[in-house]
Amino acid sequence: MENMSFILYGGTGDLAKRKIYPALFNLYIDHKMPESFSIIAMGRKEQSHADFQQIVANSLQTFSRRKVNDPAAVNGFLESIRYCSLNVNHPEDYHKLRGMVESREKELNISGNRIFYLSVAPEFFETIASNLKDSGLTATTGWKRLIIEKPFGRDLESARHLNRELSKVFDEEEIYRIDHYLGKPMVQNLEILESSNPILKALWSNHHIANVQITASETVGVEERAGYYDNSGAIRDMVQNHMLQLLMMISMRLPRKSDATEVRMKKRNVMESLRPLDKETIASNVIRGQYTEGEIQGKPVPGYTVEPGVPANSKNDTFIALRLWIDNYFWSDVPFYIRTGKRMKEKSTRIVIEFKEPLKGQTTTNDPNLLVIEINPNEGIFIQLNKKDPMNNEKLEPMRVNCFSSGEELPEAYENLIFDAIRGDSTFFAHWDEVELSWEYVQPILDAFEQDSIPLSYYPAGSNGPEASDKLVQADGFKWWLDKPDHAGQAEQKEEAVPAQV
Ligand SMILES: NC(=O)C1=CN([C@@H]2O[C@H](COP(=O)(O)OP(=O)(O)OC[C@H]3O[C@@H](n4cnc5c(N)ncnc54)[C@H](OP(=O)(O)O)[C@@H]3O)[C@@H](O)[C@H]2O)C=CC1
Ligand SMILES: O=C1O[C@H](COP(=O)(O)O)[C@@H](O)[C@H](O)[C@H]1O
Repeated sequence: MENMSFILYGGTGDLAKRKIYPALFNLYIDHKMPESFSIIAMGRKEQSHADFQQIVANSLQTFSRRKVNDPAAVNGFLESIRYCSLNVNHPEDYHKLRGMVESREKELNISGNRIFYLSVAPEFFETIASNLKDSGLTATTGWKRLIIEKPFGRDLESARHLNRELSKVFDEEEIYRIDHYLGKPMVQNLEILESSNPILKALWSNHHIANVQITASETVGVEERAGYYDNSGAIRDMVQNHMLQLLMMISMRLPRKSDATEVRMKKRNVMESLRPLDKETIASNVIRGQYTEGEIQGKPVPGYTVEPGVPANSKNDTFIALRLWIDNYFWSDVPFYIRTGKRMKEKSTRIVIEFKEPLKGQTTTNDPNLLVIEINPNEGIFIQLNKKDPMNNEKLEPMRVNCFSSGEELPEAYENLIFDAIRGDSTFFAHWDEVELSWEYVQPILDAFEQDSIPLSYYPAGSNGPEASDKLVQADGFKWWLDKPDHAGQAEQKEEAVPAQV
């Protein structure tokens, strides 16, 4: 792996402390960092390198996946970090930064390879990119890469504008747009699951699949993020990016080669085949929900509009259910359902693939075969089959074959993604084509919400979302799988240890 400088805007922020430093540290102790590397972190206030290294040490203690019990490893990692006070709006600060970057590169024999990581509010993205160019920081002798956090725009137009601005400084192949769902180990496994298992590969099309359900439910509410969330809603926060990425990953045709070019082309094909929504079809395919007061794990919680910072008359969506159609040869007539929401019954990200009855019109089983891919917080798969009920041979009963991993030793999404960016592998980052097509798809929904032209359905906190979401699926003769509290008898459900924001 080539040596490099890792230059972090927003180095004093929440994401850096909770995710980025722990990820870099875990890569370091797993020997997945380059031989020689320099980390330069930025924030506005003046502070010494030593004081800042102590802040990073604390963040590792709290958030590292691996135990932080080897002082030599911790010190070795901290020694690579320098702090630079910088205001992103002050061009002269970039010259100071450049001096520090170059002096560390000289000291550590780094040949000008630079990753610029923008972990700051999105309104700074353009300013930083243009200042990077003007200060000469991007005119380096090595390679340069830009890692950029979500959100990438707030609608189609702003996303296009942002992309145009970034393209003045970085080529598309230098831009690594983070979607942390693409870093989750089970999501990175989806392609292999199909390609390396003939029993699944043979069934992977509309001949055998009745419907596909993608759920990302959370028990947390809006937390302290009302300012952001009330202007975004679940549609921008989850659907435009994470949910559509999961849809692409599960439905793309197998690439000939598993590399960034091929995978991204297959994903783009999915988005190009998505049946667009318009004013007429939105009402029958999109459910917009908002939580009211209820109970989460036995504790009463307030409704959305009385959460701190949320306007009492907010009509913001904290839940979305969506029926989508992929109009291509393989998936025509298979409904894909997406569902995501806050303050739901369980924390769970999963994909359920429901198979068709073996003989059309002849019901031979009580329950259909299911392939369930658990992404978070449990990671694994189970297959639901049917067998005879030993107490009553006339009857069939479902049986589940499980395979779950312990999770503890699996790398975090941010570890996978940062490792890939350092290696220059952009397979699991969102290409501009995907981002643009995703915005194109959701734009009519954003417009409908703006015009308040579709109803807002309420659901009590701690439920599985509004009734309208059940009806959406029932209208096609299906139901949401695994909504009952007893479904997970097979796999112990872990509670959310830390309120997850990422
Ligand atoms: N936190 C999370 O879980 C997630 C965050 N993100 C995205 O990551 C990015 C960062 O989020 P998060 O860490 O939560 O934000 P925080 O508000 O915690 O941190 C913001 C960072 O930006 C810096 N900053 C603010 N203004 C300036 C300025 N004028 N000049 C230089 N630095 C400045 C702050 O430094 P200082 O105040 O020290 O100057 C701080 O380091 C955002 O784009 C967010 O959307 C995405 C997914 C999840
Ligand atoms: O990006 C986001 O994702 C989290 C959910 O992530 P997960 O990894 O815990 O499933 C969500 O809470 C947050 O609102 C959103 O910004």
